[in-house]
Amino acid sequence: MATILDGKALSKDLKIALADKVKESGLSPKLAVVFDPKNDGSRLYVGMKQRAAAKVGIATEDIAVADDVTTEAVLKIVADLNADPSVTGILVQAPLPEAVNDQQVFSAIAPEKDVDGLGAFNQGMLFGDQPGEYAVAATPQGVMTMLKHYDIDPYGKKAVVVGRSQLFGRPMAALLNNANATVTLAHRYTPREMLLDSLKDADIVVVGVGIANFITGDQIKDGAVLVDVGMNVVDGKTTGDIEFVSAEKKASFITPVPGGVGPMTIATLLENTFAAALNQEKNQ
Ligand SMILES: Nc1nc(=O)c2c([nH]1)NC[C@@H]1CN(c3ccc(C(=O)N[C@@H](CCC(=O)O)C(=O)O)cc3)C=[N+]21
Repeated sequence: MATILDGKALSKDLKIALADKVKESGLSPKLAVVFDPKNDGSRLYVGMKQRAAAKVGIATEDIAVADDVTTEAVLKIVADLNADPSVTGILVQAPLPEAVNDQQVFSAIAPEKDVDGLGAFNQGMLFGDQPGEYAVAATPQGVMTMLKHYDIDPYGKKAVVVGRSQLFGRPMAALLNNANATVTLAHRYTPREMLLDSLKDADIVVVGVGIANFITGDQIKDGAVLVDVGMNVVDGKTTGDIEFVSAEKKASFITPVPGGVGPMTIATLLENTFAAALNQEKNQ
């Protein structure tokens, strides 16, 4: 029987501690969120972020973009937010409408306001494991915080990351690599047999591909740590990418969905937003 990695409980504690820090700082952090209101997921997560931010004393400004918005128009929005001293953090919720090049937009965010760490500068800092203060994407950073909280040290471990998105897999692999795990980064073109082979002796498995039951208990090593970044709706119920019942019997630790990585993502985004506001104050 596995220990549950309780992201919901941990995120609550983190947000309570953060609210105190925001209060003590006397700062007024403000997070601008650029999003596509026609995307159901985006609307849902933006609402969750808004409420969580308000609770810790972080103001938000939501900027909905039109269906037919162009990359140029979004770049202009970002430029204005970069120049606005009242805005201390900028989050561009992916995906924006089809015509928009999300990565180009991420990289246009001033690095000190890029609280999701998705721009080229902050990604480069992470990739190079550079010293200094910079934001790392909230989902993988939240996973690292959760591992640390449960005393799971990636040092010397074999980690398999499944999924190589900008938001999750790429930064996740970099973080685990920086934490001295030996990392395999699998993705949609990894042959099935190759993936199953990697999973067999993986100590840590982190998966985010958006396919329910993608990983099952029989595929993993006894005592593995399983982190589920997937979000799928099956028969009206939110489930992850890991078949929980079979996996939980073999794992030493496992995240539930919901209540695992999701709440950690939000708490981490808020922590990054406060850290950015502090840095901007320091560097003034
Ligand atoms: N630039 C950018 N950064 C993101 O971090 C980002 C993004 N774009 N685009 C969309 C995804 C999705 N995302 C989630 C955040 C919280 C939950 C969350 O808290 N979920 C809850 C509730 C789930 C439910 O019941 O529906 C849970 O897992 O317990 C889920 C998903 C952040 N994303």
